Amino acid sequence: MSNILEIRNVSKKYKDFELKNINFSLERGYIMGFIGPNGAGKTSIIKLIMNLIKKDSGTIQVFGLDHVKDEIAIKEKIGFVYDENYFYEELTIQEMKNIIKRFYLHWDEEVFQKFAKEFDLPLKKKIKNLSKGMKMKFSLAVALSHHAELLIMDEPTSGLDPLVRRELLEILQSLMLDENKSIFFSTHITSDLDKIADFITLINNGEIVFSKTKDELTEEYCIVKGTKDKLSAHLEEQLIGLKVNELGFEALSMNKNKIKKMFGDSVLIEKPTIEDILVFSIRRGDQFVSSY
Ligand SMILES: Nc1ncnc2c1ncn2[C@@H]1O[C@H](COP(=O)(O)OP(=O)(O)OP(=O)(O)O)[C@@H](O)[C@H]1O
Repeated sequence: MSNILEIRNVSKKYKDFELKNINFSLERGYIMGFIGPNGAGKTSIIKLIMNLIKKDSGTIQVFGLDHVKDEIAIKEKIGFVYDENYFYEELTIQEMKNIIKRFYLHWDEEVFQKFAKEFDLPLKKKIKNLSKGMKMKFSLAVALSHHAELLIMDEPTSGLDPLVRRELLEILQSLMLDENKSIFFSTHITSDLDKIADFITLINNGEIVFSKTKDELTEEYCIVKGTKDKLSAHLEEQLIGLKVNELGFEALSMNKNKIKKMFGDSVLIEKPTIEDILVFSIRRGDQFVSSY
């Protein structure tokens, strides 16, 4: 088992925000979706990995190498898609691509042209005149054109129409046929994760809530629903993000089997979506205390 990305005890403090003791890792050959609400710290972690900002403490290893000391060697093997535009606005796609390709030893022009065609990239158009989706597609074509072993993407599907989004997910999936490749990407679109992610890492307020396989999540977690009279201190101990209204209660539990054993048919147990897990988990902090 080899970790292609390993983040250990990483902290970073801004004036009003802190990434606290971040730990997670990604094995070679897998896709990890990185989720969390706005402002949770996703882009900051991606920037830390890419050495675009400095960490205060901890270690980050990519391909087993230090992300600062071995930055050049690492970046040769990373395809990076970032949500802010880092291209020169006045250049055309063609001109920009010709600049970027010089940075990569393993640039593959044939692959770039294939994606340019697939994505309908207007090669002669200036970057400043491209739509958001078109810029994203250009970024992706670049990231996919130098035989990167690890793709790191900050919200790659945002701004893409459903057709192109599906096309991108299919491309990512087909890349994974090569067992040497891995993908780490942040997203707000949890349905993308249902389709392609092997691992899901949730961050909230600068802290990792969990980093697990998608199968672990869907096997361990469940949605529990019931009438208010079924709520007890005993049950509430097992619940996350409890919501109570006139009709009854609804919450997430991390312990499906225990809930089944303890409460049997007296409550309704349902399979959660990734979105349910995200929404209920981040509601944990302001858990509603019922008045049963
Ligand atoms: N350079 C900076 N100086 C001070 N604070 C910053 C800086 N960059 C980011 N932050 C703060 O760090 C927090 C996390 O921001 P970040 O962009 O990492 O979140 P995110 O999870 O990517 O959010 P979103 O989903 O909205 O893109 C925010 O409160 C943001 O204001």
